[in-house]
Amino acid sequence: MSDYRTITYSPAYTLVPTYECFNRCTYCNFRANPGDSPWLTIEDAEGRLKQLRHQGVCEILILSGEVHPQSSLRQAWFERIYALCQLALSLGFLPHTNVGILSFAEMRSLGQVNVSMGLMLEQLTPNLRQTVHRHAPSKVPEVRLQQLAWAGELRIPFTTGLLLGIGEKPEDWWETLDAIAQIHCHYGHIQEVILQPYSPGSQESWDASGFDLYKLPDVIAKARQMLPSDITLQIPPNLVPDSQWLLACLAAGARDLGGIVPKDEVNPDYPHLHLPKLKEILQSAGWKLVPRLPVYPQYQSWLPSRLQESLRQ
Ligand SMILES: O=c1nc2n(C[C@H](O)[C@H](O)[C@H](O)CO)c3cc(O)ccc3cc-2c(=O)[nH]1
Ligand SMILES: C[C@H]1O[C@@H](n2cnc3c(N)ncnc32)[C@H](O)[C@@H]1O
Ligand code: MET
Ligand code: SF4
Repeated sequence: MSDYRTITYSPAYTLVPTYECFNRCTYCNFRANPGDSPWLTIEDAEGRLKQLRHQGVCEILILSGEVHPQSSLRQAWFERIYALCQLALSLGFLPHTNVGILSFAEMRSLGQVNVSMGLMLEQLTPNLRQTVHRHAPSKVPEVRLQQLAWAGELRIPFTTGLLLGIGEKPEDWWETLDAIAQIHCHYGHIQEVILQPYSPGSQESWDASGFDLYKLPDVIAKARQMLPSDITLQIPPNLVPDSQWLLACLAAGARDLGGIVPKDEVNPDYPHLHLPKLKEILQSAGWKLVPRLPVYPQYQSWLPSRLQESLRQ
C-alpha cells in the first residue's frame, strides 16, 4: 500500500502543568508570571483524563511554562511533569512532552515516560536575542541546538520546528532548516518538523501582524527540498484558516496536521475546525485524513520495552 495522498494528524489532548514561565517571549499568549498560575494537580489531571477515555484521544501533549533551573521549585516542577506522564500512561494514553529546556538528566528521565518529545528550535539567528527573545534565556539558539543533540544521544524520537514571522529574514529559515537536517543526519531522531506561523493573540506583549500565510507554501516547498525525506513536515491547520491555502501547503509537501486538540493552549484565539469539516476540505482535493500515533512507526523499536508495551495496548 502506498501512502500517496494520505495526510496524518494525532488525536490529542493538552495538559498544562503550569502557565508560569521565567521567560518572556514577547509573542507568547500562554505564559503567566511566576507564582500567578496554580500548578495542575494529579487529581485534577486524573479527572480530566478519565473523561477522555473512549473518545479516540491517544496523545497527551504536555506543554508547560518553565521554572528557572536555579529555582528552589525546579525539582517539584519536574516531578509534577514526570508524574503527569506516568498518570497518562497508566490510563492508556501516550505522552508527548514539550516543556522547554531540560538538563540532560531531566531529559533522560522524561524519555522513560514519553513515546516522543518536542522542542521548537524557533529560529537560529542571534538577532532575535535583542528583540522578541531579549528576556527569554531558554531561547538562546546554542542552548536549543544542544537540546536536539541530547535527544539524539538519548535516542528520543523528536519533534522540532521553526516559528515563522518573529522578525527573522528568509535566509534565516534556510540556516535553521539546514541545522535540523545536519543534526538528523548525525542522530536520525527527528520524526517531524513543524512550520509554525506566528499568529498574534490577545494576551501577548508584542503587537505585530502574523506571518504572511501566502508565503507558507514556498517555505514548505523549500523545506521539503532541504530536509531528509524521512522527516515529515507538519503544519497546524488552525493557524492556516483559509482552506485554499491549507491545500496549497499540502500540495507544497506538508503531510501532517499535528495534534488536533479541543483547545490549542498556545494559540487559544485559533480554534481547530471540527474533524469532519477538515476531512471534507481535504477530501475535496483528493487527500485522506488519517489518525497517527505520537511516535512514528520507524521509531517504535527505539523505545524502552515498557513504552513499547503501552503502544501495543
Ligand atoms: O495544538 C498544538 N500542538 C502543538 N504541538 C503538538 C503537535 O501538534 C503534535 O501533536 C506533536 O508534535 C505530536 O506529534 C507542538 C509540539 C511540539 O513538540 C512543539 C510545539 C508544538 C506546538 C503546538 C501548538 O502550538 N499547538
Ligand atoms: C510551543 C511552541 O509554540 C510556539 N508559539 C508560541 N507563541 C506562539 C504564537 N503567538 N503563535 C504561534 N506559535 C507560537 C513556539 O514555537 C513554542 O515553542
Ligand atoms: N515553554 C516551552 C517553549 O517555549 C513550551 C511551551 S511554549 C508555550 O519551548
Ligand atoms: S513561548 Fe514558552 S518559553 Fe516563551 S514565554 Fe511562552 S511559555 Fe515561556
